[in-house]
Amino acid sequence: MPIVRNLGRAASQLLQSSGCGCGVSLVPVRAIGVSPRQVASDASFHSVTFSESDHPRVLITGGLGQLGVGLAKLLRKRFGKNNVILSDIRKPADNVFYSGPFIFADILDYKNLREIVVNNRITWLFHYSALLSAVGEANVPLARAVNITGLHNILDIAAEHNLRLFVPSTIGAFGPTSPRDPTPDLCIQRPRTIYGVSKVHAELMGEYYHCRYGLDFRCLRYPGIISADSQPGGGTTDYAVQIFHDAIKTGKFKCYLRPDTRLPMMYIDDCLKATLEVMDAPAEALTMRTYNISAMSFTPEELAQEVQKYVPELQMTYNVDQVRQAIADSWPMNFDDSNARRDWGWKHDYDLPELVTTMFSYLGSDSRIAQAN
Ligand SMILES: NC(=O)C1=CN([C@@H]2O[C@H](COP(=O)(O)OP(=O)(O)OC[C@H]3O[C@@H](n4cnc5c(N)ncnc54)[C@H](O)[C@@H]3O)[C@@H](O)[C@H]2O)C=CC1
Ligand SMILES: CC(=O)[C@H](N)C(=O)O
Repeated sequence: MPIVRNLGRAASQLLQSSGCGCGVSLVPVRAIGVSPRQVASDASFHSVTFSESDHPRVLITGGLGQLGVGLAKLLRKRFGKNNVILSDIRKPADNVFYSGPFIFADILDYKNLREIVVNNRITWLFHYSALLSAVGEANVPLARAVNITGLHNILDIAAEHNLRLFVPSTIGAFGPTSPRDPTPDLCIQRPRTIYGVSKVHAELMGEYYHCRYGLDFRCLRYPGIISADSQPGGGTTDYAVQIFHDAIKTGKFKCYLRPDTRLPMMYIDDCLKATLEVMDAPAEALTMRTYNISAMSFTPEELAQEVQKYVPELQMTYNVDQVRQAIADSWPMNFDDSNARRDWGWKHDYDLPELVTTMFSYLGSDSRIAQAN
């Protein structure tokens, strides 16, 4: 009994010893080839080289997907080309390769990741590698490895090297038992996809490492992201990108979701702006470490009506894919992002009409595009 009581006292001291209700004391370090061990958080090998007056040295993982190249462009404008390293396991296109530093980085290779962080004196890490909702369901073992094991590698390296770490979460981190209209930051999260499960895991692990080891973990739950110059990587919201390309090329679009399926969406510039803003925010402003962000919410039918202002002859048909429909039916319809707006001043720039105008102006004028507006 005394042992149990002492353990209980030690645990409660630990849980009460910092502002977030947890004790910041130890950093997990994996010695290469040895099982994980723990050392004091002020151990001398910590590479805390980033002072507030310096630019951060940035690594982006999974950078060749829909969002990474745009993020690199934004960060390079701000911090300088050579301070932002893009990485992935795929071969970059010429324009990406010649636009700034690119390296191979497999997030499942812990030793290689650690070398990259050390050799390049990385201070900020944006962890974009993931398998998205639809491709995740098609290959659960790979999604589990990339989204969960990969995240563990990133968390340990970030904690060990005192990095500021951004990990995106998603509307997919909610499920059928979550309130869907609107969905607040804190509510039931029981997603039914491996993607969603892995993202809830990422949110909780990041917050745990923040409380337990002092890791500067920051996380935004992105809505479906819409971009003109990059293709989505196999999600449920991809239709809202493809419709623009098909409308311009063929004047026809076959949608795999029902016309009334409402989902939160966002233009890529807003998404990247929010990402940089939350990374820039002073730690004292953040009352949470995982925030919803929102801009608009629409159905395929509503998007088609807006697109038809530019391509009036667009023929929209529906061929429902049961897997993606079931996923969409379990996701939020509207996102409550009032905490992000209050804590760090989040404000979106693009609503639905603005988004559609911008997409068409990027994708170029075509003989099909009427001057209807
Ligand atoms: N695009 C969207 O609508 C949304 C994206 N997000 C999140 O934002 C992040 C970026 O998303 P996207 O760019 O759209 O994803 P994406 O699927 O387009 O790109 C993911 C990248 O990860 C890379 N990758 C896969 N396995 C890897 C490995 N073992 N090591 C290193 N890289 C690996 C892929 O090669 C790919 O380039 C993801 O974490 C995603 O969950 C969240 C919500 C919405
Ligand atoms: C919303 C997301 O996370 C992604 N676009 C997907 O549909 O899987």
